[in-house]
Amino acid sequence: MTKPALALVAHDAKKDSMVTFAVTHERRLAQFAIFTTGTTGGRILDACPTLDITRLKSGPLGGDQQIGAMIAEGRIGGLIFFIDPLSPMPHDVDVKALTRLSVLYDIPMALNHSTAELLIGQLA
Ligand SMILES: O=C(CO)COP(=O)(O)O
Repeated sequence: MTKPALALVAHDAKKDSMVTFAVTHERRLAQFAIFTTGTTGGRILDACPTLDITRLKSGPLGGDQQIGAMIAEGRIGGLIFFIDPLSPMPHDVDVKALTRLSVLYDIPMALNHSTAELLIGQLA
């Protein structure tokens, strides 16, 4: 049986928080085919090497766009994206596009840690 697909993304200031989330929910996350942006996936894999993680490009190099395209194709069932609301980003438009597509295609989306805690219990 194919596993449902879940996207995990975190901005630099939120990567420690994402690693904590992944370690805490490692058993739940093992039920998913996980797609991440490049650096986020590397950090999660360092902490949870057995998870099924496909790393796409780094966010500023198009990784958010790749995940957005997968959402548009119906290939991603949920997005957990720990956004840094305090730092300017060169790829801010990509971040906006990704969250817009998640709304457009009505996939479950968590943009901070506390919402992700609620969501993972429902998705897994
Ligand atoms: O910038 C990002 C999301 O917008 C995340 O990209 P990285 O995981 O490659 O740092």
